[in-house]
Amino acid sequence: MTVQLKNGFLKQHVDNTVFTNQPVKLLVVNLMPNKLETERQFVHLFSHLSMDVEVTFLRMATHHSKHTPEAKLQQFYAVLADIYDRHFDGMVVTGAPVEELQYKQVDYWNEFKTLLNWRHDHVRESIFECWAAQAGIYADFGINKRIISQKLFGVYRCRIDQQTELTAGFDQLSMPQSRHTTLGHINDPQLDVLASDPEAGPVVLASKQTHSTYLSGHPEYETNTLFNEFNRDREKGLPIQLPKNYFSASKPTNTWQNDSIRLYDNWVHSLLRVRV
Ligand SMILES: CC(=O)SCCNC(=O)CCNC(=O)[C@H](O)C(C)(C)COP(=O)(O)OP(=O)(O)OC[C@H]1O[C@@H](n2cnc3c(N)ncnc32)[C@H](O)[C@@H]1OP(=O)(O)O
Ligand SMILES: N[C@@H](CCO)C(=O)O
Repeated sequence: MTVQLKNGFLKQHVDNTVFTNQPVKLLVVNLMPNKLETERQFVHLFSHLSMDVEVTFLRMATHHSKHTPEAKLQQFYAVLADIYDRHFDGMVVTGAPVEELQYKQVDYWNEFKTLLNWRHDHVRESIFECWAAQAGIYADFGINKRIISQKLFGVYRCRIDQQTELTAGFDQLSMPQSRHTTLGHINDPQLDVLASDPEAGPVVLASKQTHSTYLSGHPEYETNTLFNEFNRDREKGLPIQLPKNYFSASKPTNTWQNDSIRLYDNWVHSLLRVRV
């Protein structure tokens, strides 16, 4: 369906057609350094959903980017102060390459916690991905992440642990993972593990109390994203192994896109139920 961008670097390239019916209003908090690529991935994913979507992109005001000129960020992105009095059907918070830092070392950590408090009165449902999922679980439940000896890197096909509105239609669920940290066993009655994998751990978690879903991976990743990250890390001399369950006939193969579309489609439909 249609994706209308209210801002973001991509807005200048995407025709903003008029909607046929009321769109789902999403706030996408882009923590990734490769902001344009990340925008493109989410817009591509949202364009496959069965609902019209209106997207507002947000950045962290307290983070000063090394790789993106501040003037461009100010021109194309909103900060929390700009949208503080607005309301959204959903909020998506992207991953960030900072999982090996302690939360207090992340320069926007206090602003991140402010955002989480703000969401309770301004957002119906939220999705947190990768680092943001671990950070959200830590802020919401006090459950900390732990560093793993080798980067969890590849496509993991998870079992469904709980059938809910979000996991409807899934027998298993594939999701790209790219992280140096993980969550251990979850034992909080307010936090449900909906899908998991023996190696990746909890992959889809949800809480009715926080109106939030926490995804340990990156459903939005394009076919070549993991391969690009592999080549980047190898060129930087970082310890990295080829992504698991990712190549077919020596080519990157996208086995997760349909699952990602179904997962996010289930989520946006749940926003409408909450809206009425
Ligand atoms: C097994 C163990 O005990 S861990 C041992 C090895 N691991 C570590 O030492 C962890 C600490 N280091 C790291 O994680 C990484 O070096 C980082 C993330 C700190 C820096 O990453 P680098 O690849 O050097 O690149 P760089 O410094 O340009 O940061 C890349 C992006 O990471 C994010 N980032 C980096 N540092 C921070 C920070 N302190 N706060 C918030 N975001 C940050 C930003 O998005 C940044 O890009 P941007 O400024 O354009 O938005
Ligand atoms: N893990 C990603 C960052 C966001 O998870 C990377 O290696 O760039």
